[in-house]
Amino acid sequence: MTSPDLPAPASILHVVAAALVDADGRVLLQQRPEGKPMAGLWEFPGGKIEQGETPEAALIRELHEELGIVTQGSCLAPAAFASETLGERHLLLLLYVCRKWTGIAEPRHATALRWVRPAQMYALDMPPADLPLIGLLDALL
Ligand SMILES: Nc1nc2c([nH]c(=O)n2[C@@H]2O[C@H](COP(=O)(O)OP(=O)(O)OP(=O)(O)O)[C@@H](O)[C@H]2O)c(=O)[nH]1
Repeated sequence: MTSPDLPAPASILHVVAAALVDADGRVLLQQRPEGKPMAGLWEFPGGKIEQGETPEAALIRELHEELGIVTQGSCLAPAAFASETLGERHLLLLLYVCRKWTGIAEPRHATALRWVRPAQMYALDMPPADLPLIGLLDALL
């Protein structure tokens, strides 16, 4: 049976991302570089889960590749998710809160980094999938 509320399933893009929280309660955002879809928007560091990876292993890998920081599974607290159409596909984004890592984050892939409070995110251009996450983070942190 079909329903207007249940469209044909799209292929799911599984993405993990982190709200890295500093001692002042600020969260790290990175700016997507030129040449990529949604260039210039501010997003949580992270990326696609690769074949055979757990979400936590994918996030640990992405944080190291993108920012040069090292964390571990026990420092990743599942916090929220986003579910959003993304072109022909459907994005499922798992957001973790992380308060403990080693190293100083540097923008290895991003154009820039910014530490912001959740309430400040409303004024930034972020991907549509991230917008419901702002209020959730604001309530959580
Ligand atoms: N990391 C991250 N990705 C997000 C967020 N919000 C959001 O819609 N996305 C989308 O989730 C996907 C993340 O995968 P990605 O970072 O590996 O993709 P990419 O296009 O940057 O790089 P790539 O395809 O060259 O690996 C992208 O389509 C990105 O636009 C977010 O807050 N953080």
